[in-house]
Formats: sequence, C-alpha cells, structure tokens
Amino acid sequence: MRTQIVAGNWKMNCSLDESLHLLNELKLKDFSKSNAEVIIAPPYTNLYPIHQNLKNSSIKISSQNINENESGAFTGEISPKMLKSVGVEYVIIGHSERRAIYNESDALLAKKVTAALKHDLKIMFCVGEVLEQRKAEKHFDVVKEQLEKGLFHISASEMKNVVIAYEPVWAIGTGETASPEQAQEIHEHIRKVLAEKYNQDMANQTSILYGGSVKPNNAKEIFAKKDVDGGLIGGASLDADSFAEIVMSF
Ligand SMILES: O=C[C@H](O)COP(=O)(O)O
Repeated sequence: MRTQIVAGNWKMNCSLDESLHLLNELKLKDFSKSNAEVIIAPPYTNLYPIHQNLKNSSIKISSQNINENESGAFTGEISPKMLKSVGVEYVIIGHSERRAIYNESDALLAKKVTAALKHDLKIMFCVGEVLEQRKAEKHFDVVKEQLEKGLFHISASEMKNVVIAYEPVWAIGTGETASPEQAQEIHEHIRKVLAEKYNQDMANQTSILYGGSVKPNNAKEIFAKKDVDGGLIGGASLDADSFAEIVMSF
C-alpha cells in the first residue's frame, strides 16, 4: 500500500514566533487519527527551531528548496548537508514558483534531485502545467516531459525516496481547484509514465500528491480518487484547524 501524505508548504510566510505558534497549534492536533504522514515545509530560517520543538512528534520536516552544490561560493544558498544537519527529511524540488519566478530549468532540477538523494533526503518533486497548456490539452505531455527531464535520470531503487506532487499552476493560490476527476486522470497518467520508465511495481508504490487550492471542503473528495495519495497544501496549511481537517480527510 502507498504512503498517504499531507504536506504543508508554508512558502515565504511566518516569522519565527509565528512559526512556533503555528507548530504548537499543530502539536495539539491528534494526527494519530489519520492514516496520512504529515509533513511541514517552513521557511529556511525556522527549520532548526521547529526541529527542536518537534521532538517526540510524528510530524516530519521538509525544506522548500535546496542548492545542488556541496558547498562553496554560492551566496545566499543552502546546501543538502546543511539541511540534513538541522533535521530536514524531505525537500520540495521543482515547485512551480521556483520554475516560474526563479527560472529553475529542468536541467537544474535534475541536479538538485541528484544532490538531495546523495545526502539521503527524500524528495517531493513537483510537476504541473500552466493554464494555456491545459487549454491546449498539452498537460499530459508537459507533465511527462517535466518528469523525463528532471527526475528520470535516477534509478528505480532511488525512486523509493521520491514522492511526486502534481500541481496545476492555474489552481495554485487561485481558489480554483482541479476537479477530482481531472486530478485522477492526470495522476493515473503519471503512474503510467512511471510504469513505462521503471516498472509497474515501482509505479504502484509511488505516492502522487495533488496540490492547488486544497481546502477542508474539497480535500476528501479529491483524496478519495484512487491515484491521489494526498496533498501538497499551500494557503490552508497556514491555519492549524484547516490543515488538521485536511489531514483528517484520510
Ligand atoms: O505548494 C503548495 C501549492 O503551491 C498549493 O498552494 P495553495 O494550496 O495555496 O493553492
């Protein structure tokens, strides 16, 4: 059975105090009632204090980005080793905001994937089309190409450390969600692409998350689809009650 995951991407929100406040609220929730693994991705500055405050909790920590180099003259960047040293278990790679705002190419993302795996970090690898590509019905091809160029250089055994997050860019932070049927259709496609590249077993074991305006009122319906194994949550993850309700959808 695949791991069901609900991950909260806090993006560039929350000062240290705000992060710890949100964390304390989350710690009061009884996530043991849910079947989902819970991950939070706070901003870099808050990773270590959050790690320190998470002792004895099942909540896992992710970073929102990673640099592909080991160390050196890369002002403003954070290496895999640094992330590992502050208790990070997952890294988000290829988020559409990194692709669009910071011009991160598929080739760069492929290097980040290699660097993360080298340091035993698990990956949430994001793919997804923009509105024009969806309207032109190119979303299946776009997602396949993103996987081929950014991820498929790794081996089947390395894929065990990868979760895929499908996030249609037109649904991120817009309040517009892919319908459960639209999500299922493309998640099924992603699984088929994984099976063609690797094998059916590996494809069946890979968790594929949906992201894009997931809220307490739509999570259950989306997560009920057979190829949707959870969610990567933005806005709603900044409110402990909303995030907990989404987690409890499993
Ligand atoms: O990483 C999370 C996604 O970008 C979704 O964000 P959102 O839930 O605010 O639409």
